[in-house]
Amino acid sequence: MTTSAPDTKDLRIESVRFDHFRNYPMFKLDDVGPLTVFVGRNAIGKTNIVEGIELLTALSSFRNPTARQLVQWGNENARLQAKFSSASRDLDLALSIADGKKSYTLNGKPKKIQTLKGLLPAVAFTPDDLDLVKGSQGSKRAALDALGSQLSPNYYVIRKDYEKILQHKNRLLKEEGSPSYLDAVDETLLAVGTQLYCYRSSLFVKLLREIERYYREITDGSESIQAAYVPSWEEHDPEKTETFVLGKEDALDAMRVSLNDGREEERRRRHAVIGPHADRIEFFIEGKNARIYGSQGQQRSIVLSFKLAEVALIRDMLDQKPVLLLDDVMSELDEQRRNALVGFISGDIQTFITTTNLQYFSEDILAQARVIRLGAEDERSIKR
Ligand SMILES: Nc1ncnc2c1ncn2[C@@H]1O[C@H](COP(=O)(O)OP(=O)(O)OP(=O)(O)O)[C@@H](O)[C@H]1O
Repeated sequence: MTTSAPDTKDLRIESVRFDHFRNYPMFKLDDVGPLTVFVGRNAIGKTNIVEGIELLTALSSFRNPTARQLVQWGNENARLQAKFSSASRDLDLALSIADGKKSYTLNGKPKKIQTLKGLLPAVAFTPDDLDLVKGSQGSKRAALDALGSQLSPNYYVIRKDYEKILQHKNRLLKEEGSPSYLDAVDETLLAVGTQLYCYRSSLFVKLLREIERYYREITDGSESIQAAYVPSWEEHDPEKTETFVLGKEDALDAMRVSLNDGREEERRRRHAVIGPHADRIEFFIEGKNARIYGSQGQQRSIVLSFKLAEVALIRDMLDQKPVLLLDDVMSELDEQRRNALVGFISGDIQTFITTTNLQYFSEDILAQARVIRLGAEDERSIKR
């Protein structure tokens, strides 16, 4: 008789504690359940809680702060800590911020961030994400890279390496460095850049399959979504839905040709124009570019589908459910989209929500939630 393997992966947050983090001298939350709603007025510290939990799960912050910005003003150090547990293990993850540097420990032992990526991942959904479709290409690439970095430590390392090489190249271009040295830097950029392109474009294809599924659900099958991933070396026609997914060798060749052809232009413009930092992503509804033609509602449905797809992909690829962090997005969604999100929350994904107003939540949801009133005189949690 075979016995099923112990459930080692299904980690959940048991507790969190922040010391001297953002506006909190100390913040503590124990016995964390499946759904926690933080309610409070503007600037009370709701987003800071979401950010703190994201730093302990995704191991990054959607605000992209420096380490020093995370430390409470007037203090030198901050510490964030979480206890995670599953049926078979208990883990203690801590983030210390000192001298402008972040360092993580797991069960008291120092760990490199790449060894912790994907341990207990997170999907954060904030009002800034609502501009994803019509926002900058950079924010779309960043959203994919943040997801990829949680799914694979290699993705995380390659992206970091690429950033460093790109910065170096841009510095050389600005200072009009020697052409032979620039050529040498281009060789490294080519190797690492091709890898990043391959990781990102194949992640995009997988994510798109899930996005299509959720978009159909949200729109009751009345509309279909398409997308385009266009590498920097291809002509970008915003009216075309073509996605370029090349193997490593082909991508390497294409990028090499493009770097050679673009060398003069890069020197003239004094910054790097070829590489995955310049790849473009577009979404389409019924074949029409949603950035250009989509209504606000359609654009928001795409973003919502994107976020739900992230959750699904993490769950499938890592066999670990992510934590869902919803920062003040309920007020930004209309009823149909709010209901789609709520349907998802009622599932088995551990979720944290912030809001200024509980009226955006149905009695049903509130009945399942632990509601924490921030800044109330008797700061208490109410179990309904
Ligand atoms: N390093 C820091 N030290 C102390 N306070 C900080 C620090 N960083 C940010 N804050 C303060 O934290 C407060 C709360 O910010 P937060 O973004 O969490 O508010 P919020 O409750 O989400 O507000 P809103 O509903 O308006 O989005 C702000 O007043 C901000 O000035």
